[in-house]
Amino acid sequence: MTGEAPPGGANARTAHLRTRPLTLALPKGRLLDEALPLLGRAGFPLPPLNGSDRRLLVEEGGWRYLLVRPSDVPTYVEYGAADVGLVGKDVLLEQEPSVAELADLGFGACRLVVAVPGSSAIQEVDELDFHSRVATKYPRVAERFFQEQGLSIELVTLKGSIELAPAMGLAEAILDLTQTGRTLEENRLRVIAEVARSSARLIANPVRLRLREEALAPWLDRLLAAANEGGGTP
Ligand SMILES: Nc1ncnc2c1ncn2[C@@H]1O[C@H](COP(=O)(O)OP(=O)(O)OP(=O)(O)O)[C@@H](O)[C@H]1O
Ligand SMILES: O=P(O)(O)OC[C@H]1O[C@H](OP(=O)(O)OP(=O)(O)O)[C@H](O)[C@@H]1O
Repeated sequence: MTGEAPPGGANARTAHLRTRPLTLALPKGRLLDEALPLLGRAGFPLPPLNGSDRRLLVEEGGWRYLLVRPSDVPTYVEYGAADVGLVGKDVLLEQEPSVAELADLGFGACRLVVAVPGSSAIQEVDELDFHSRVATKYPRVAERFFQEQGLSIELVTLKGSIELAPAMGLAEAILDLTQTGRTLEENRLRVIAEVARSSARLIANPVRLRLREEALAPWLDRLLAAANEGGGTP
């Protein structure tokens, strides 16, 4: 080892990153339905894509689109496998990834709430019993929230259908997303606290943002302008 920089130095090592197609990680599922029209309005070159498409990587007009699970979007962006990504704020609150959150895109609005059975006498979270179990897909958000309330609660982590847990005696309360309130209502649950509000966010890998600023900036500007026209708040 001489301690010398490799031939070409850092510029040569990052050259391929500057020339490869820009890469956007998109969440499969419900956010995609609103993300695609927004990208279209912003002038992104989009191949025909729909929910039944099985391709996970599509390339068009200098952009690569990765179609990944919503909860995996931050991972792709954090590791630089994607330069930018679209993801719900709920996922960012849960994972706290090392990414730059650039803007609120204004769609996918929903709330993270604590709910109990409608028949329960509980009106406030601090009335939850010391031994209560709370079912959630967001254990880190829940842990922080109940800690802030000074409550020591047992968390039961589930992957979905959270609203079923109280009826089956698995938990006394839930912490989950609600949008229209229909799932809560149809499972006879009542909100006792709002934990956070969520909507779709534009995130970026901070290093990629710097390295590829010239190429990325005009696209991101157009995306934010289109989100604003659609009611988003960057
Ligand atoms: N009922 C809803 N109304 C509006 N937005 C929602 C609703 N449910 C979820 N979202 C938002 O959409 C995002 C994706 O939700 P979706 O149900 O498509 O995937 P998921 O099953 O949560 O993803 P994963 O497979 O990664 O667990 C959520 O992270 C949230 O930001
Ligand atoms: O207030 P609403 O409009 O009824 O929406 C809320 C529901 O939407 C999400 O579930 P999803 O449909 O993603 O299914 P999941 O239970 O498998 O996560 C969320 O977890 C709630 O269950």
